[in-house]
Amino acid sequence: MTNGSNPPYKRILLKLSGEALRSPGSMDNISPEIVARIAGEIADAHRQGGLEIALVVGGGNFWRGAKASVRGMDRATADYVGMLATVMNALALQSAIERAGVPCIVQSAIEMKNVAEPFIRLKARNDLADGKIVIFAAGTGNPFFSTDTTAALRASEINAEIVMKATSVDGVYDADPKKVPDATRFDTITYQECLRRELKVMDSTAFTLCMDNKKPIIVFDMHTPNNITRALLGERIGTIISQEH
Ligand SMILES: Nc1ncnc2c1ncn2[C@@H]1O[C@H](COP(=O)(O)OP(=O)(O)OP(=O)(O)O)[C@@H](O)[C@H]1O
Ligand SMILES: O=c1ccn([C@@H]2O[C@H](COP(=O)(O)O)[C@@H](O)[C@H]2O)c(=O)[nH]1
Repeated sequence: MTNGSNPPYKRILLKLSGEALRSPGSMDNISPEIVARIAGEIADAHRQGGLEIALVVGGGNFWRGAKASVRGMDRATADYVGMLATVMNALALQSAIERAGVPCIVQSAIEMKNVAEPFIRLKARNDLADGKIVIFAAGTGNPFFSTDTTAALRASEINAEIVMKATSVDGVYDADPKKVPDATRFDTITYQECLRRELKVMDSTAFTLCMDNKKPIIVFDMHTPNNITRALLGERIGTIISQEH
């Protein structure tokens, strides 16, 4: 049940799938309509819940470094391309969130001063406290990482209470539900179990960082309208990953 007046988490790191910004069957990497819908949902939760919301967005709608390196490209270079892709997504989201009525800034881990502020942890914390939404772009700034790991890292740095992963599946399964149609979904699962079973819904570095820093994770489907607002306001959807079952 949504508890708009007293949401359980006040400072949240929301990781948005880059892949989910693309509309199915379209040539566009970013769908302005989908971005506007997501921004509206985030703005609603921000207003209703009085929340501090930081965002990390993936880049899978444009590029994944590991896939390009399998095809012969230098891995570090491919990863920098991927990090730049996340900046494009961040700018699209920033503009849409501002249009939805909430002030929003982008901080980039790779300096890009004409379009984004540099990543400065304390400024991000102050901006969140001042009611702005902060988008962390360009991943960690380092190759060989992912935006899920970025989400875990930034959540720890800003002392967010939880990491919410908004993606294209409705939770964590015992196998990839896109490949194994009769996979079984978990309501709750521990970090250790995810690592032991090598579940690929997030990479192991991200799981480990969340585990070590005691950040619970919620994995939920962002295609269902209003799910982002519902999750941010504390409604019980998706799968919760934590220390305890
Ligand atoms: N055990 C599992 N349970 C749920 N999803 C899984 C599992 N194993 C693999 N997946 C896959 O993980 C994907 C989500 O993670 P992934 O990081 O690849 O995408 P994303 O975060 O949505 O996109 P982006 O990289 O653009 O941000 C799902 O689309 C799903 O197919
Ligand atoms: O810290 C980081 C974060 C990301 N990358 C590269 O960007 C792409 C896109 O991110 P996803 O998490 O896959 O959506 C990723 O595949 C990496 O190539 C990075 O190098 N470092």
